[in-house]
Amino acid sequence: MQRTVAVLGGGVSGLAACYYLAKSPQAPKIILLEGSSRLGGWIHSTRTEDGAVFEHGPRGIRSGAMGKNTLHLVSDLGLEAEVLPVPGDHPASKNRYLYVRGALHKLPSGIGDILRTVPPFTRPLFWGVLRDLTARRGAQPDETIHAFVSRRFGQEVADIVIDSLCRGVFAGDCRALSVRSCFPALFQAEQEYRSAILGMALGGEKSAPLDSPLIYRAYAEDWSQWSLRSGMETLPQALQDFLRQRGGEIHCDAPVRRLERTAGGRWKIALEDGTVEADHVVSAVPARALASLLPHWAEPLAQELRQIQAVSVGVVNLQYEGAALPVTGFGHLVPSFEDNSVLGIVYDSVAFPEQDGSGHPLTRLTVMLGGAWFTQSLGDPETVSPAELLSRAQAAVTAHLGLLAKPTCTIVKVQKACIPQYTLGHGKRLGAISRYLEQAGLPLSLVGASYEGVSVNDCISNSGRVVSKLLGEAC
Ligand SMILES: Cc1cc2nc3c(=O)[nH]c(=O)nc-3n(C[C@H](O)[C@H](O)[C@H](O)COP(=O)(O)OP(=O)(O)OC[C@H]3O[C@@H](n4cnc5c(N)ncnc54)[C@H](O)[C@@H]3O)c2cc1C
Ligand SMILES: C=Cc1c2[nH]c(c1C)Cc1[nH]c(c(CCC(=O)O)c1C)Cc1[nH]c(c(C)c1CCC(=O)O)Cc1[nH]c(c(C)c1C=C)C2
Repeated sequence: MQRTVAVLGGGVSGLAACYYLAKSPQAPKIILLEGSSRLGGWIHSTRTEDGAVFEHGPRGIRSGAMGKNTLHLVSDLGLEAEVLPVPGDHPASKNRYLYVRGALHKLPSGIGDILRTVPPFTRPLFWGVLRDLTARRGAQPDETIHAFVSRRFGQEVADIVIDSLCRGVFAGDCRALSVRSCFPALFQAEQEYRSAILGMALGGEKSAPLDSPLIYRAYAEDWSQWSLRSGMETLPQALQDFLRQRGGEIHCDAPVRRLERTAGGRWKIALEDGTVEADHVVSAVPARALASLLPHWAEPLAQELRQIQAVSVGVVNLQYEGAALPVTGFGHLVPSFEDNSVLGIVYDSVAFPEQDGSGHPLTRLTVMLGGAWFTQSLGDPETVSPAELLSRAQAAVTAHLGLLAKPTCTIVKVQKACIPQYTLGHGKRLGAISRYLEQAGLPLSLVGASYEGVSVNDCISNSGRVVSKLLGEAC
């Protein structure tokens, strides 16, 4: 009899798991259970009547070796014509800024910027490079990102560059996040080559085979990132269409309430209005959500899952008449010592002007607020007023970019618990989780941003890896 796999959660991880299951020659029966009324999870785009696109989650997917899987999937779904690339020589690829001590500073890029003292730094970054090349290998099994970078490159690099970078990827605090889990390539580079710079240069990302015209183009044009013309949400929509065509069952508004085992060793999945049985469950819901679904006898597993927490981000989309930014680039980040409530501002119109809509010049910006500092700087994410977030965002745009005009369109979202935090000990937690699953022989696989990478690329490639393992072993 055909086996049944239930996938819990219809964000990009759950949808990608369904895609890989459906592609397999031994495809099982697939049931996707999504708690909300729409698929895509944090991938969420608004398309206005005049053609502008506003992203409330990811807006660009990184190209390069890690992104190869995603481009492959995009080609397979027939979305090539939708891709909006950002080539390597584009200002949005070359220019990123920091807002420090009341001014914007371009992040150093060429060798000249490293040899000279460039603000906001008090001495040439070359000293940091020299320190990394000569420092001893660390002996700790894990370390915070801040401690690792201070030790290898000096405190100024950690306080300004790395503090900002962690806010711009994890919306998190580099003094709490684990280097081993957040930047495994950096951690490995030190272990293998003693120097993080040498290791990244010599070990680096392996160049991927150019096995589709889209991947070939991405390499030839040196894309830094790409988006989709009508917004990133086109991707989950195409995955949903693909799954339907392959006969997968999709249930929205179907929050899973409880997981139990039947006497025959199957899963009994309790929904609000009934139950579903499956031979295997792929969980693509956040770790804490899964913890609340598990049977009482799986408490040791639930305890580990509960420790993987996530932070909230206020995402404020703003549109202005005219094109009046003082600098051109991807956007700017704000280190926590400058203003912990504003994480950074993305200049969406620079990277993707095609999404501005209407014929006349416009500027679209996204201000990101809060993250690990949400409660202390903005209050409870459950009760914070959208008007307060809008006012903070507009004040930041005026102070940082000098825009005084009133925005012509605004959208405010409070994205609650949206980015998981891989804090110190995350790797140990993952070890305990996989040992439990193995020893208990549970037909349960875990995918999603809670575990091994928060980017869309990571989510898709981890779903592919987990599904291959599952089909190879069990289904
Ligand atoms: C503001 C923001 C900006 C980002 N920017 C980028 C970027 O530029 N580039 C990039 O690569 N990544 C970016 N990311 C990260 C990336 O978008 C996410 O990590 C990724 O989309 C997570 O996907 P997921 O499927 O693992 O989880 P989710 O999207 O959280 O999906 C989980 C799904 O499970 C459902 N669910 C929860 N509980 C239940 C239940 N009990 N029963 C059934 N369903 C349930 C939820 O409704 C949800 O649909 C960004 C994220 C955010 C929030
Ligand atoms: C200001 C807050 C945020 C901005 N983007 C995100 C937050 C929290 C979320 C985010 N951004 C990226 C990823 C994926 C990581 C990946 O490995 O692909 C996520 C989850 C991409 C990214 N954004 C910045 C960097 C350095 C990266 C890593 C990949 C890359 O090098 O492109 C910097 C950055 N993010 C934001 C701004 C304003 C900014 C820099 C100017 C917004």
